Amino acid sequence: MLDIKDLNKDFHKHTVLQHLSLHLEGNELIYIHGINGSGKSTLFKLICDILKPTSGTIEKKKDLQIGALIENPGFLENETLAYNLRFLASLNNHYDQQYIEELCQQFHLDFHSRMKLKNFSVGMRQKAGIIQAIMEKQELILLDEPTRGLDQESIHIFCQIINQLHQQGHTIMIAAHDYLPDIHYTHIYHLEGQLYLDEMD
Ligand SMILES: Nc1ncnc2c1ncn2[C@@H]1O[C@H](COP(=O)(O)OP(=O)(O)OP(=O)(O)O)[C@@H](O)[C@H]1O
Repeated sequence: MLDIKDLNKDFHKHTVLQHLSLHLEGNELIYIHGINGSGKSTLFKLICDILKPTSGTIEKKKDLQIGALIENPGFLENETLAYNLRFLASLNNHYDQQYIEELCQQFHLDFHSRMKLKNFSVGMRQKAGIIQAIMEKQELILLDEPTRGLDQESIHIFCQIINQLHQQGHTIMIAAHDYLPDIHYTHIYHLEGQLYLDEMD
């Protein structure tokens, strides 16, 4: 599904990723741990083609659908949640209102609310960001610090949704400082220039 070989990324003279390789077959649930500035967002942006590698290759399965939450997702601030989600999903012709309403319900977000996105709280905005990353049932889902701003109950719901998506065959990569023990990870990596695989029990 994804094959990253000898990836290097420099910003001017600052090297962030060095000789990074990663091979995904599909249906992995991966945790990437890295300190601030280790390059978690940079790696995800490279996978999504938002950034170009300095050298190395990223090969993806043909027509791979990728859903991503990276840093602050861009929304149409003067529009409602429903408008934003419909707009984003319609870009790929993947609008499934029933599934989106289900996700909103699970996260206690009112899909039909007339509130504009600019008035959402940090946690509400984060939930909207998670929903837009998974609502098209994308094969590969990249989530950068997904639980930022979420309360304990919402984190619990998030873990359930992720485990369920994994059971359904999706491949998910979560980059975060905090390890979430309720998520049934298949692989744990530390990011320090390269990805170092952690031995799991
Ligand atoms: N567009 C850019 N131009 C210059 N430097 C950049 C750029 N984007 C990222 N960097 C640098 O690359 C390094 C990695 O940044 P990145 O945002 O990928 O880290 P991160 O692991 O996601 O950090 P955090 O945990 O704080 O979110 C940082 O030193 C950052 O300053």
